[in-house]
Amino acid sequence: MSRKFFPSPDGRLSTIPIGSLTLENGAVLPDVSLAVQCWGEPNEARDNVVLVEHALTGDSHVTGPAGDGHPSAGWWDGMVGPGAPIDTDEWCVLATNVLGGCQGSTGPSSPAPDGAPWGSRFPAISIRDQVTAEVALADVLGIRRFAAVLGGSMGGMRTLEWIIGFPERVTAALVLACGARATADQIGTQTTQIAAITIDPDWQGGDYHGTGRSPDAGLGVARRIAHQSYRTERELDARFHNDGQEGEDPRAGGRYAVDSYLQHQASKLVARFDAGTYVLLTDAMNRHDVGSGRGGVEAALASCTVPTIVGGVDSDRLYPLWQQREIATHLAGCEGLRVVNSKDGHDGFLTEETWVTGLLGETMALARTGIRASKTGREQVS
Ligand SMILES: CC(=O)SCCNC(=O)CCNC(=O)[C@H](O)C(C)(C)COP(=O)(O)OP(=O)(O)OC[C@H]1O[C@@H](n2cnc3c(N)ncnc32)[C@H](O)[C@@H]1OP(=O)(O)O
Ligand SMILES: N[C@@H](CCO)C(=O)O
Repeated sequence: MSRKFFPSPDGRLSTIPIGSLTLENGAVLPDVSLAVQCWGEPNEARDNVVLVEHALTGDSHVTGPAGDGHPSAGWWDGMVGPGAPIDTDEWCVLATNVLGGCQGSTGPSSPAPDGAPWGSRFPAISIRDQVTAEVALADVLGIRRFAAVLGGSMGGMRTLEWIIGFPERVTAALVLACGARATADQIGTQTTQIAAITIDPDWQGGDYHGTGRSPDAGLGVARRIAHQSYRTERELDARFHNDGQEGEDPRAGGRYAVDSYLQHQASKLVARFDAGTYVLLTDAMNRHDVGSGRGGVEAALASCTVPTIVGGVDSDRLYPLWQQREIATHLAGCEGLRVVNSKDGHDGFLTEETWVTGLLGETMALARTGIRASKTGREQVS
């Protein structure tokens, strides 16, 4: 096998050109690049590569501290590395910043071929388009088949599109905290978040990049709505009751503690994330439907035999457990539904470390078995 270029194994950020992409809606996106990070070495056959898919506001920084170009610490910090649940002594972990993202991949804030930011000219994309971009990346890197594809929330949606659209290229998978298609409730909250951004006068039709004004207020409100849906009623009330923020009295114009908490989450996102990307990716999640063009959700899931673990959080009010049950019931390759009892709601796929560690272990065992079986099969044929 020719030794194609591969990103450095130490987690350093690289940007990889993947050429032009034809999107589901027929639009052609020229000169696309994806930002990637990699931990561990690919083997000669490049069949030990694990693709880790981030959620809406995540990026390629799966593990490691903040700094050195990374606005936050890794979103699954400690899950990847030597001796970690995805052990880089055995596996080579690759993570992208999604197509349309704002942490190094081509997206609304990056320059179009004319040198000006894409802004409103960036075409609408789907979760399937995000995967098309990752398939092109795999081709560039000489990866015929991933040992595993793993992800939660929007990352789980991408994982589902990988195993249904490209089953021959994935040995095992882990799908967490997502559904097979967007529900009315998800589209309702997500379109409201989009409206909060696009109604901000600083949005300027999406062409605010480089103007010195950006829709920070709108993005902050969108994040507040979203963050509340990521947590649970029980947890928020246990933490904040109807208390005032320390030193403030809500009856005298001060803030409630929960208001202050949501403001804090909003400010943190505004400091690290592009509003145009938020709108684009949120719209992509609204379009998510693995059954589209495949005879419906059940038929699409039934067509997929990739060995897969499905995980859900019992208190997830955004991607409720019935959606993971639906996936587990109909996905032909499902090896089991794993449910965690958590106070954290949707964010449980980030916070429930023991549960996630167990699921990663199960998935990597499936990958190991699949790789061994395919090698034995090849030996028997030759
Ligand atoms: C999936 C991805 O890839 S996304 C990338 C990483 N994820 C994110 O950034 C998502 C946004 N954050 C989250 O969803 C959550 O914070 C998680 C999941 C990362 C962590 O959850 P938890 O550990 O439960 O943190 P929690 O939600 O309680 O937030 C703690 C923060 O709120 C702050 N806070 C708590 N109470 C208050 C209050 N009354 N007023 C103001 N701030 C408050 C804390 O000081 C802390 O601030 P810090 O994060 O700047 O240190
Ligand atoms: N906290 C996650 C939740 C979305 O799944 C994020 O910000 O991406």
